Amino acid sequence: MLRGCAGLLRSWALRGPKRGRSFSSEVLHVDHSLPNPSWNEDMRLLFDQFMKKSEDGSWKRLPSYKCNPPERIEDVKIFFPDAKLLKEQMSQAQQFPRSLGEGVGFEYAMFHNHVEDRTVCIFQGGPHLQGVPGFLHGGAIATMIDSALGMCAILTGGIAMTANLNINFRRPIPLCSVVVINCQLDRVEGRKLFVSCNIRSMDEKTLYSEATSTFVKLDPKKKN
Ligand SMILES: CCCCCCCCCC(=O)SCCNC(=O)CCNC(=O)[C@H](O)C(C)(C)COP(=O)(O)OP(=O)(O)OC[C@H]1O[C@@H](n2cnc3c(N)ncnc32)[C@H](O)[C@@H]1OP(=O)(O)O
Repeated sequence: MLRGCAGLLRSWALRGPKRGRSFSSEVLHVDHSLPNPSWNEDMRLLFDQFMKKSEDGSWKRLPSYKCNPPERIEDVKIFFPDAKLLKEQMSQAQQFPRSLGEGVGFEYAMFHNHVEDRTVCIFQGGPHLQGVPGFLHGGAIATMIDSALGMCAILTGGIAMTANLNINFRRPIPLCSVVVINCQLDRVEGRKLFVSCNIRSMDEKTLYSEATSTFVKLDPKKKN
């Protein structure tokens, strides 16, 4: 069962949702990991570089949508049989990092290398993510780290949740700048996936943050 879910999830993460479903097509089919007018020159440059790396198939761009497709919700329900996923609330639910308007919040695109178990996220943090004036809020940085590490873990192990996340904030990240989050699956022990990352400037000279994490694969035999 877990294997099947992992396969479904990987297929969704790598290729996007099946078309032709009765879900709102705007919500399902707008891929937010493609360039939009709010992306600055650096973001576009990095995106083009990774698209080039993707040409030989070693890296894959991960599509990204505001909402989960119905089949994804069903995948997760297996692990939470008692959870009250109310229809009305679920119809309004959005992925947190995609819930802010274009350009003001999290602008990002992720690429995954399946052979190396690496995920790279290029991230432009918009003006509504401010903490200390002129710089990104630590919670916004943590959100993006959790999402990128999560993607790296899930693409390897299937449905997993963050159990532990440790972040060292080394330098403040300027608002509206573009940074690169480099994630790496370090090891797998049973249901535990150990994933780490660093955040660097485009020229790689500045180390902004480092993080280590433990993701735990959900066990369908356990009632959550
Ligand atoms: C579009 C797609 C986007 C994808 C990216 C999204 C990324 C976002 C990910 C998240 O933010 S998830 C939300 C935040 N996380 C949570 O809400 C998780 C809440 N915690 C839980 O639900 C459970 O604690 C958890 C599922 C993580 C583990 O519960 P289990 O009952 O399945 O684990 P169990 O207690 O059996 O422990 C299994 C192993 O994990 C270890 N473990 C459990 N909790 C741990 C912990 N907190 N830290 C370190 N290790 C832990 C535990 O020691 C054990 O190791 P061993 O196998 O060696 O004995």
